Order: sequence, then structure tokens, then C-alpha cells
Amino acid sequence: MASATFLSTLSLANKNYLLLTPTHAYAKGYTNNFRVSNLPSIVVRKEGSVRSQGFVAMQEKGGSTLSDDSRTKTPHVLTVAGSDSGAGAGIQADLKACAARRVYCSTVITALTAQNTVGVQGVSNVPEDFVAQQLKSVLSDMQVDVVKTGMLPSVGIVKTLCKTLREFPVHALVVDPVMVSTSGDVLAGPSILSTFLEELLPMADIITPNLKEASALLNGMQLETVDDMRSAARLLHNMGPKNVLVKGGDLPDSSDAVDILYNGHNFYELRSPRIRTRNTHGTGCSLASSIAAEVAKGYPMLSAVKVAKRFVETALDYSKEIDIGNGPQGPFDHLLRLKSHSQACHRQQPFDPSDLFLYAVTDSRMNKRWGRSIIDAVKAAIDGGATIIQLREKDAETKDFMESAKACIRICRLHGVPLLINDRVDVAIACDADGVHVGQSDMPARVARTLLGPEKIIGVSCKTPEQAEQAWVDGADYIGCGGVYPTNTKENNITVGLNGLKTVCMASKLPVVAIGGIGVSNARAVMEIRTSNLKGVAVVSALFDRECVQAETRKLHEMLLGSNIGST
Ligand SMILES: Nc1ncnc2c1ncn2[C@@H]1O[C@H](COP(=O)(O)OP(=O)(O)O)[C@@H](O)[C@H]1O
Ligand SMILES: Cc1ncc(COP(=O)(O)O)c(N)n1
Ligand SMILES: [Mg+2]
Repeated sequence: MASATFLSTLSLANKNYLLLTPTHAYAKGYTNNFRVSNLPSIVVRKEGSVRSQGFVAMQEKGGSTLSDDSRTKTPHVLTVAGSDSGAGAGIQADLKACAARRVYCSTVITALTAQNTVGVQGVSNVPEDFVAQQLKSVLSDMQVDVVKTGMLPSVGIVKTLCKTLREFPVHALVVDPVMVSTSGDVLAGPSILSTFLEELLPMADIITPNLKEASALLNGMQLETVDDMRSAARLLHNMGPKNVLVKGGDLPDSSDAVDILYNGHNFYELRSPRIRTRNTHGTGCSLASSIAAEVAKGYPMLSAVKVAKRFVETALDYSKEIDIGNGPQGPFDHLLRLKSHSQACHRQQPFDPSDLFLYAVTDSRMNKRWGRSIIDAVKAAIDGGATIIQLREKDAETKDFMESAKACIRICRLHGVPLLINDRVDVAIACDADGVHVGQSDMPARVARTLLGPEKIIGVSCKTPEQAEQAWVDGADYIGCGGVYPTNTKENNITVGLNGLKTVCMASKLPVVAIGGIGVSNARAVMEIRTSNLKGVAVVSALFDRECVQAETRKLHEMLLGSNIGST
């Protein structure tokens, strides 16, 4: 058996099995419910698969093997931990970390804590048999790759977990030996130490104690330096886990956040700059969950730990300004999404189609020709009555574009005018613009919607009813239809004319803005097609290829008002 390799066969109980190496089996997603570390015995699973002496055996199906694509696999972490009502640590942190790291996370809750940024005000343990019931519900049904443990508040719960894991082996076990919260409150007392050491640690693929927890596991050993952390990692490794990560978040006088990883052969000193912030509640839980997430995706332990640490560091840096609770330790934002909503910084209203009324589209070449900055151009257009701005900077360097975009966004927000970016979804995200406008050969609107989220504005250039229908299906907010008239701003652009515009407007389920060669002289003819979803005109040259942008915009604005566009 020991010499068996991938595609050897094994007969057992009149059934044929294929033997795969654990790595191979895991890469194919076969090893859910199998523990790939070295279990000496053969475990027969109800699916008809066995796990034997370092190999995974898959039952042959009707003479043919399971194909690689027989099941697509979503990486899955099960966290067995306590609830934190303040949602900075515990189960809540685990769910957020796994979501941010893009793996599915199921939850077995071991205790409820009444907790906030000040500390832990109360703890209520979940009865042991109900922890067992939750474990069984998840593990008997779902394909869990990695179990991650946090707060395990009683000997009974630790024993229940170990017993269940023997019954339902998984690919890897990440143990965060949570004992004392950073606020100093006890989450698992010293009575569980011996069960931890004897039963759980030897099953673990990695344990992630902080300084206090490493010290508690090592009989009160003093840990004050990086060298002490190395010694602790070596001693803890002797207790059976495959890897030990001693975390140095609380290392005194350290300008770096230093963690030591030891795998029994090598030490790795993982350093990152210490982020100056009060919002570090839940860093330990989040780190362990992120390690579990990376392992569930199939990464080796060292890479998993490195990525997880970088994730925590990035999230802490992003969350420096977050202001939640009055205690000494606030939560951070795993999804890098929380913002402080102040009037000046954010557009408050959802997209309003009437914003398309006078749509000013900037052009870098025209600005250069007239010697004005993009910021001056935007200011002038807004002063003249533009109701929405699009930055269309085809030749700008990305860095310059971002800087101008940020400045323009500030101006637009002050005036309640939405600002969209042409084509560059990356720039729109980086600057937190109000949305993007994409052409038929740019990023598809559906992909842009996924990247930008549900509330940003997305516009799509369309020439035909089919394209208009696709824009609607893809989740766009409006379409731009043109060129209505010939224009110099686009080479080889097919002109759809007023008839083409009308056809698209009649077919479109989305509001429409007309574009292409439109100015004061012909805007009236455009408006006179009078379909209710034509909401305005988008203009480039007629505003920006002129000496006074503000005056030209005002003229067009007055003209449009006189013609009552979009009101029919
Ligand atoms: N201020 C910080 N800046 C950057 N990384 C930090 C900071 N505080 C903690 N970390 C990192 O967060 C992870 C959790 O560490 P730690 O806070 O020591 O654990 P615990 O939350 O269990 O006490 C470690 O990788 C540590 O290096
Ligand atoms: C329910 C629960 N579990 C774990 C922690 C540890 O938090 P930290 O990650 O800040 O050490 C906590 N405070 N509460
Ligand atoms: Mg901490």
C-alpha cells in the first residue's frame, strides 16, 4: 500500500477504488471530508470512498473514473468559535474575513459573548451537545475543506470537537487557541489547557497563539523578544501541531508587527510595518480565518500565512479612521468598504435619469488646445449648468488622470453633480467616482457592475436596439446613443442619425442620452424626436472646443430648458 501511487487500484469489500496521492486528490477537489494528514487507518466514507495510509481512494463509478469536472468546488471553511456582539472578533470576524478572502464560511457557535469595544461584559456557553449537533449538521452535509477554531470555552466542547473531527475528517485544521481577549477578559479558562494540549494540538495543521496564549500553553514562560517567540514556537511544535505561528501583535516596543512561523524544519520571521491604529479588535481571529481560507483554496501553509498577514495589515491600514465604539479597541473593516458618510464627500442621491439633461464630456486634446486644465473645464461646465460630467481622457497618464479625477470629484460633489469616468473602471474605483461610461469594445457592463457594486452609475454607448437590450440585461443605468451627427471627436464613427436615435429610444428600456455632433444649432432637432426616455444631450466639442466653456454651456442649457426635453 505504501508504494501505491496515483491510479493504482485497491479492492475492498468487493468494490474497486482508485488510489490518488493526497495532493492530486485535493487539487481535484476530491478530498472533502478526508483528512489528508497521515491517518494510519483506512476510513470508509458513506460516499464509498476510503482514505488509506497517506492516499485518498475514490470509488470507481460504473467502471469509469470520476471526471475532473464532476463537481465544481467552492472552497469552504467551517469556523467553530464564539459570537462577539460587537462583531469585531469571533464568528463575526471569521465570516467577514472569509467573505473578503472569497471562500464560503459556515459557523458552529460555541458561546455567546456580550462584548463591545470596552471589553467582555458576559459569556454564555452553548451546551456541549448542541455544539455537537451543529458540527454534525454542517459536516455531514457540506464539503468542508478546513475547520478553524476560535473560542472553545469548555473541556466538553473541546472533546466534542476532537471526537467529531475524527468522525468527519477534513483537509486541514487551523487552531487559534483563544483564551484571553485583548481587553484582558478570560474566554477559555486554564481548566481546558490539558485537553487542548493532549487532544486538539496534535490534530492541528497550524496553531496561532498570540504572546499571552503561547505563554499560557507553555506553563507561563516569559515571552518578550523575537528570540523568545522562536523558542516558544519550537516548544509548541513539540506538542504535535504541524506548524506553529506565534503572533507578535502585542510585542512590546516593536515598530514592526512580527510573527514567527515554525514548521519543524525552518523558522520564518514574518514582518510588516505596525499600523498605528486603535482598531485592532479581532486581528487574531481574522488572521486565523484568512489562513484557513487560503489553505481551503489549496495553497501551502507558508503562502497561506503570508497572504493572511498581508490581508490583516491592509485591512488595518484601510480602517485607521473608522470610529466605532468608545472603548480602547475598535473593529476594522475586512471588506475595505466602510466609509464615513459626510455630505461633502459622497453623493447622497441614487441615479436620477433627469441628470442626463446636459451631459458634459471632457476631452483632453481640446483642453490642451485651449490651454485649460481639466479641473477648470469641469468647473466652467458646472457653472454653466451641466447636470452630469464624464471625464474622457484617452491620452492621459493614469497617475495624472487619477489626480485630476479626484479634484473634479470634489468639485462635482460640492455642486451635487454626478461624475463618471469614461472606460477606466480601475480609475473610477480608485477615485470613488459616481460611475463609468463604457463603449461596446470596453469592459462589458456586467463585469463593470460586478466590480463597481450595485449603486454606481453605469452608462453604455449603443447604436442598435440589440445593444440597448444587452445594456439593460447587463445592469446598466442609461445608454448613450449616437453619433447622431458626424463628429470630429471619434474617428470612423458610424452616424445613426435622428432616425437611428429614435429607433433605439423606442426599443430601450433604459433612459437615453443623445450624443455626437450636438450643439446649440441642432439640439432642438434632437429633442423634437420626443420619446419619453430621451432625457438629454451629451456634448463634447460644442462646450469644450470653445473659448468660454461656461458661456457655451449656459447657452445650451437655456436652449434645452426652452425645448422641455425629456418632459414628454
Ligand atoms: N498594529 C498592527 N499593525 C499591523 N499588524 C498587526 C497589528 N496588530 C496586530 N497585527 C498582526 O495581526 C495578527 C494578529 O496578531 P495579534 O494581535 O498578536 O493576535 P491576537 O488578536 O490574537 O492578540 C498578527 O499577524 C499581527 O502581526
Ligand atoms: C468571541 C470572541 N472570540 C475571540 C476573541 C479574540 O479577539 P482578538 O482577535 O482581538 O484576540 C474575542 N474577543 N471574542
Ligand atoms: Mg489582537
